[in-house]
Amino acid sequence: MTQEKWGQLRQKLLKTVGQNNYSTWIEPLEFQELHDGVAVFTVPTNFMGNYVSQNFADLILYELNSSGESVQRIAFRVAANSPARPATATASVGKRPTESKHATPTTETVSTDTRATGSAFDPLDSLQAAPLDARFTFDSFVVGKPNELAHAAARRVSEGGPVTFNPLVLYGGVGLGKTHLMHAIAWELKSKRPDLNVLYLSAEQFMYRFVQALRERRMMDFKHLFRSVDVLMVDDVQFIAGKDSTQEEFFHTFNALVDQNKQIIISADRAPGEIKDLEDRVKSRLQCGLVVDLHPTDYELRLGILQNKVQQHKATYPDLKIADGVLEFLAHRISTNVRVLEGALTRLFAFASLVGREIDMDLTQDCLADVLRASERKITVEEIQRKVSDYYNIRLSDIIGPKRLRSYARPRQVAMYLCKQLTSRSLPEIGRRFGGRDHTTVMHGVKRIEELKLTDGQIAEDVEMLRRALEA
Ligand SMILES: Nc1ncnc2c1ncn2[C@@H]1O[C@H](COP(=O)(O)OP(=O)(O)OP(=O)(O)O)[C@@H](O)[C@H]1O
Repeated sequence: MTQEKWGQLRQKLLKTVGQNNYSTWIEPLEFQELHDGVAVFTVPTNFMGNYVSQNFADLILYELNSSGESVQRIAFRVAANSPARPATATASVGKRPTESKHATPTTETVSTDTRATGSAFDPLDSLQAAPLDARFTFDSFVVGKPNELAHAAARRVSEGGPVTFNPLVLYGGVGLGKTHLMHAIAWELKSKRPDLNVLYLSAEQFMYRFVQALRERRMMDFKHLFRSVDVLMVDDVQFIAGKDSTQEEFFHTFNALVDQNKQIIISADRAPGEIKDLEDRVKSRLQCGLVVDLHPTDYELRLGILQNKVQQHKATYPDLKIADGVLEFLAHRISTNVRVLEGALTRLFAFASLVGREIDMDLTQDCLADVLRASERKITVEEIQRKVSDYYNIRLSDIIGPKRLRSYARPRQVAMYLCKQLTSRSLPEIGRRFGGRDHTTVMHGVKRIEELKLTDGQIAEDVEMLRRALEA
């Protein structure tokens, strides 16, 4: 393979893995040679070799073969001018994180130092778990009303006792802590039940391994390996929707493990029944156990998370000073997701340390102007009406118009309820925008939906889905 061809393949990889992953993990790979079916790349550090083997090796292999090269394996060597010794990379989940005072993000990988020439890391030789993030433990997970059930279920499963609900499905919107909880379960199980073979991986990694096994005609190995785990954790299962063969294999793996009474833990960005293009049989299997929702954060939870992060940061930087009201302001203003909230805080810490100042309101407004502007987006009554009519597949004019048929009246009430919840409009104002209705009609509609949310699961689900879509 020529360097030019590798250059083209990298562009393909960029599209699949996204800019961030590309710049961090793919761009620094230097193609060295392709010899006897082994493609050799040099990497700046051993850590990087480990990480790329675990997370992207299957994908790279797939792209190489799809482009007409015949590659069985990929090997990573640390570049000769690097301070590290040459090594091929292999990786597995490490030990439980020791309490580090440094809040540096780390993923634990263990590298073997097999001096390298042609020997390569082969993801099918053993069960390679994705690395666990040392920060994602139960200790660092802040519990509030929106996530208390998910947290309790995760805690129960992490005890490693008899399997009571199988699978446990954690679902919720972006950045609400699903991955955090999955890693926390894995860490806890590893410490409490080291005898158990715990495998955590993303649905994407499951697919790449499956594709690789197919290509190498090693399906028996694949099946054997996946069926030998005691606890299988698959993150972001929605990824396999629409990928028929992967779903089928996932389905069989799932059944085999459940038959053996092995625990399965799944996460998804929405309820299993709502995942488009996921086969019905997979949906119904996922719904067999305990399905719990991580709700969008509320003000108290956001504040708790911020306070927790500040406390952690202060352990390393005791001089950090934050003026009263800053955390409250952030918790109030940044309600999109926890990742954005954390990012804002990290930026503040960095900025404050660079300029050597206390973090006060002025500094916060200066430093986070773009984040604050982005989260300023206000939801309008019109937007709600449009989303609701799309969702229920009715015309916008029927939401606003006079028709009293149940098929229009209920969506209309849902829309009124959402307007009350998500905008600052008063009841008379909302009434006016719903075809000049009286404020008592709006009040009745809002009350009716509040009642139905408690008794009718479908309505509760509809409202939740709509709210998420509007807040996204
Ligand atoms: N309750 C919480 N307490 C502490 N940190 C939290 C909490 N919820 C989320 N976080 C933090 O927010 C960030 C995003 O969380 P995580 O990656 O688990 O989200 P996710 O639900 O898996 O999102 P995605 O669907 O995008 O994968 C992480 O850094 C995580 O530690």
